[in-house]
Amino acid sequence: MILVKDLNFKYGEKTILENINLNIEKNKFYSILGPNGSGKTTLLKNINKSFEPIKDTIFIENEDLYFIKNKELAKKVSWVPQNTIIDFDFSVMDIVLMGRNPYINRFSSESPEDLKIVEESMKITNTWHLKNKNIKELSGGERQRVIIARALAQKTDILLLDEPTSNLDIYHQIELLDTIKFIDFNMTIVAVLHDLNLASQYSDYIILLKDGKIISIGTPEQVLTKNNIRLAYSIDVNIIKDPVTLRPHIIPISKKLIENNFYNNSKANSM
Ligand SMILES: Nc1ncnc2c1ncn2[C@@H]1O[C@H](COP(=O)(O)OP(=O)(O)OP(=O)(O)O)[C@@H](O)[C@H]1O
Repeated sequence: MILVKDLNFKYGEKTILENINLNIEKNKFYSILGPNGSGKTTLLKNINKSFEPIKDTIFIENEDLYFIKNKELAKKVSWVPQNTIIDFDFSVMDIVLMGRNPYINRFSSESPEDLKIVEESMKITNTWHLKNKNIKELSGGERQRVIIARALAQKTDILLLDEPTSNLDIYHQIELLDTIKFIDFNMTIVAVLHDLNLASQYSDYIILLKDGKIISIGTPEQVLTKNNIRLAYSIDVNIIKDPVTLRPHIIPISKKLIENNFYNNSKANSM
């Protein structure tokens, strides 16, 4: 679905991505993990053509990204950026309708089919009741769902999301990831996440980045090991098997708390 061959990327003189090779399979859920600044967003932005691509490096459905026109790409790949700020007086409906732009001719307006798709996308993301509200009046979580509705209205086979759960409480994190995971089984999802346990639960595959390089890629069991996590994040963790999902569940260890005898003291205090 997405093939990346030896991708290298620099901002000015600074190398951000080095020798990235990926073969993203159709209809799977991929998470990209890695510490702050490791290049996760930059990788997604290379795939969505935010930067001028280099020939023969990134392929979307077997087509070289270099040759794909932006309007055509918008029918193949939708994109939910980090913390979208919309500073105009658009209604929620207007925002979601923008997802239909790649299909609407410059001189025509939206068709009943476009409106039907918009309604469906809003119902799936539980935003239909917000349709007449001004986008500026929404909470961070509601706005995030609207941006996802816009991406769904684009009707693409690939959905890229950059930290989609970052503004959300735990209920809405699960609700959002459930929505994405079960939207449509024919969608390939690539999401940057920070929460290792959510990534573990929802991903078919995880890509772990450190300093612009892939240090591990595979199933959650293959990637979320003590060694890989130490290598990526420089912390020690305990890993248990989640009793329900049977996926790895990561518990970070604070050496400071242990060194300062915090747990023994709190036990003593509770007696
Ligand atoms: N527009 C830019 N110009 C110059 N350097 C940039 C730019 N955007 C990002 N960088 C740098 O590129 C590196 C990778 O950034 P990127 O946003 O891809 O990391 P990330 O893994 O997504 O980080 P985070 O988890 O903090 O969101 C960082 O060192 C960052 O400072």
